[in-house]
Amino acid sequence: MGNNDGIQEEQNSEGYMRIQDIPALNQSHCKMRDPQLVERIINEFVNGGPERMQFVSDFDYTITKQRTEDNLPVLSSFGIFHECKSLPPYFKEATDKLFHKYRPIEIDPHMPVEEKVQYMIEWWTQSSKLVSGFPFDESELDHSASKYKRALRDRTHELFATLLHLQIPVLVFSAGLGNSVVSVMQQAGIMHANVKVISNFLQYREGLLDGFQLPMIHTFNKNETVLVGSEYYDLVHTRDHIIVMGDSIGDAEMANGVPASSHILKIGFLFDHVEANMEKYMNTFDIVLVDDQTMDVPNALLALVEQRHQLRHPRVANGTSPVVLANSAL
Ligand SMILES: C[n+]1cn([C@@H]2O[C@H](COP(=O)(O)OP(=O)(O)O)[C@@H](O)[C@H]2O)c2nc(N)[nH]c(=O)c21
Ligand SMILES: [Mg+2]
Repeated sequence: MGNNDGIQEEQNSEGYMRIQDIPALNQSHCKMRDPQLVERIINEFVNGGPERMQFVSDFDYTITKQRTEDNLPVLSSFGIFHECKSLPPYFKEATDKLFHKYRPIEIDPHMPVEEKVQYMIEWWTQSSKLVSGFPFDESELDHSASKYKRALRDRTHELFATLLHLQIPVLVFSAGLGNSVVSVMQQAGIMHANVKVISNFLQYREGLLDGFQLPMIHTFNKNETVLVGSEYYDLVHTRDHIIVMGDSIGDAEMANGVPASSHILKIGFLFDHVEANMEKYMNTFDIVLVDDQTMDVPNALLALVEQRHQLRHPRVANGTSPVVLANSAL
């Protein structure tokens, strides 16, 4: 009987997954425009296995929380840098001035994106110039970042551990400051070997800051087109099952540049002005999570992929998976 039971269990689990059988997707704050489409994509991901998957996530307010239990503010990656005490006195005022000029353009609902791009290049270029000509000790940034590792969404460690275990490449995209992103992730213990951060990193010349390294990552080129020709692109371009996570409408575009035949599941975290934004988020993301400060939904989806994977590739005696994927390019 024991053996037959096992076969029965395997046949059931090889069957079609229903949304109603996935508790995380049945929570009242979990909204879907087209649940049947989500169901189909999940089944494709589960059947395709981890070898076909890649994970793409925004950093600020996606990996970090939008709201913490103690209501302490969560700084953005630029904000973490701006907290550093050794920045010159003119710095804060000058960056604030740029923010007040360009931020309204970035979020202007009427201006076409092509027009905005020029302004964004101007903004990031001027910001890069301000980050030039003075010494900077990155341990100061680490100190500032250490306060924000507590601000990761609940169960972020589990998410990154599963992604590592399944050898799914993870791309963390940020149009902010990469040094802050990496510092927070390292200090939180989630900067694993399968994680790549694409962002703006500080550059130095003769011991002084010299702006951001190229290519510049701004709001409207924050997508996989910037990867073309890179080692990371070679690693992921055949991985056509993609989970994308973000908190801003533009984050849904992060997988632009992947082959058109790819299947993409977009998860959006909505917190600010829920009612006013709901329609736009529902039209943009496949799953909208309203004031959800956890990684429970992506964890639930990966658990399904992992379960099926384990049935197909039972662990060998020493507990390691027999499937080894090369990820040295990460
Ligand atoms: C050049 N620049 C851009 N930003 C903002 O930083 C954001 C970083 O972009 P993101 O990483 O896509 O952002 P998100 O996760 O916070 O949505 C952009 O959307 C800009 O509004 C900036 N913010 C600050 N504080 N200082 C800057 O110099 C600066
Ligand atoms: Mg964000």
